[in-house]
Amino acid sequence: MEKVISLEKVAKSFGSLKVLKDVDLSLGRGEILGLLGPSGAGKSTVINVTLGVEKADYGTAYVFGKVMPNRELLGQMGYMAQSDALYESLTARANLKFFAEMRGIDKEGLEQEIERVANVVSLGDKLDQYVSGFSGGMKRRLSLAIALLGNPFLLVLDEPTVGIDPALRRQIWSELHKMKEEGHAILVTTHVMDEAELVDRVALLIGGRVIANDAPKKLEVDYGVPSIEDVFLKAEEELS
Ligand SMILES: Nc1ncnc2c1ncn2[C@@H]1O[C@H](COP(=O)(O)OP(=O)(O)OP(=O)(O)O)[C@@H](O)[C@H]1O
Repeated sequence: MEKVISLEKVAKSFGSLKVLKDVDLSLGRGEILGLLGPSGAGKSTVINVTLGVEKADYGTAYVFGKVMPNRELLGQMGYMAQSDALYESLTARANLKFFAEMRGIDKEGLEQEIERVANVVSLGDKLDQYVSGFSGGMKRRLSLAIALLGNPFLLVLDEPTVGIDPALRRQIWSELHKMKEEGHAILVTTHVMDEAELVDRVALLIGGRVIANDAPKKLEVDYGVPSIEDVFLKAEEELS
């Protein structure tokens, strides 16, 4: 399988805090990888090293075979951060336009592209409203729409469905599966354990290392438990 992301022996500390000790991780085309771990385990740090926002102390992050950080690749990635970085004083449409420009997305057809991504997150009829009046969930949806702009080959989503109601969550996951079928690569972190059942592979990040990395069903069999939530709890218990 062609690798879109490859982290090799990545270590990262903040001061004396060793967050990532030795992380190996890969993501191929047409694959959804779910990164799971307790709060503070370093999931966002894995994402930041992958995007090249943070530089690894040791080891290397490759995206599309190129060593990160690499600014040229940023346009080919759709990224949704854990906290929304939106312009509250602008409309949703103006936000989408701004970020499309930043990512170097073609101006031709941009209006249709904005409508497309807004519809995926059910914000099609809210495009001309100001973000300052949006609820938390609406802001999450707009952030996700921004990540989807230009149909990027690689999607990196940090807790994309926090504050989003179940029906829309289902719609978003169905969109992610459609993108996967089209050959996109998707890295997603989640706290929602039933979402972890929807990915192709779960990487369990505990104690600065990826301690398990396999299909959800396979992990459930290996750990002898009925759900990913139980895998998570058992893995944490075994390490404590
Ligand atoms: N830039 C930074 N400077 C100092 N400490 C940091 C920095 N970024 C992260 N950390 C610390 O590294 C640890 C891992 O943080 P990170 O955000 O990667 O975890 P996480 O698994 O994403 O957590 P959560 O699930 O709560 O979002 C935390 O203790 C955090 O305080």
